Amino acid sequence: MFAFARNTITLGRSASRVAPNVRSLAAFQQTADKHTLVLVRHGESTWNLENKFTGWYDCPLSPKGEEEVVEAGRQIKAAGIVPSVAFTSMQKRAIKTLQGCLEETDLMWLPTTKAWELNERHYGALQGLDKQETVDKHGKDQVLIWRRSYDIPPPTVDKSSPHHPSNDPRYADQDFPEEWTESLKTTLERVTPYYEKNIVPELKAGKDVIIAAHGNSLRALVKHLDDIGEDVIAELNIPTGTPLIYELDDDLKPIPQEGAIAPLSGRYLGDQDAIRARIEGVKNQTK
Ligand SMILES: O=C(O)[C@@H](CO)OP(=O)(O)O
Repeated sequence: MFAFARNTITLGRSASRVAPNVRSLAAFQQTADKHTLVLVRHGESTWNLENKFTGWYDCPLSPKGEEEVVEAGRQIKAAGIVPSVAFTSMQKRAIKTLQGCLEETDLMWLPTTKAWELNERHYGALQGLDKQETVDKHGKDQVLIWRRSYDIPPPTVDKSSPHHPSNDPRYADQDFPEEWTESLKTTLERVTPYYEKNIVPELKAGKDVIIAAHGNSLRALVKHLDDIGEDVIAELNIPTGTPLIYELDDDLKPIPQEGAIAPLSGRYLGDQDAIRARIEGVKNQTK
């Protein structure tokens, strides 16, 4: 089943609020009602460009990343999507990405929440290392396990490391273990409860939501939304600066979208060949 046209859905929502004599029509349309969730991985960052493990390091967008986020905003606007509430991480590459999208859609005023739970996965002792040099030193297979296994985290950092969050004032209100790193599993264990507690109520209230976040925090979120298995999620890479549109039914289950790239049921906006090439590019950072 594919999504209904957007204006049909809008009619459905208002119809369900009006007269009892259109209740049967409203009941039908209620089943087609949907909630739009826009996910955007940040545009290319300077450390993506330098091919370094980034995690919670707060690097900016590269010049190409700045262009990607403007284009992402234009695509959201061209698709007729008008989010009414926004979420992002505590990291400037995602914050700037959100701002770029909101600027292009003339929605800079949108209520926005920044949450560390939407941060990139912390890459432990790999943060700051060149990805290809790490392959040369530890082997491709080991690095792939650190990058894409579900529950095997990279080596930890302790509080003596500048990469430990206890040394960053933006996390002063949080307690992190002495030895810190994250796998996709532990990333999911903070992304999913945050989504359920803070974002689901907005969707249920009828608001369309935009989230600008990161490759691995979004992998965790789509794993949850699409119920993707641990083996399959290992193969999933999310391209930079490319809006990924989920339409959710009234139970907030994804409605499969035409043109979606499996295993996702959301669809990417933009040139599909270019998007597939970008996905390959993320995969090939550690050849
Ligand atoms: O370095 C990182 O933080 C992430 C995203 O850029 O990399 P990877 O795709 O290797 O998980």
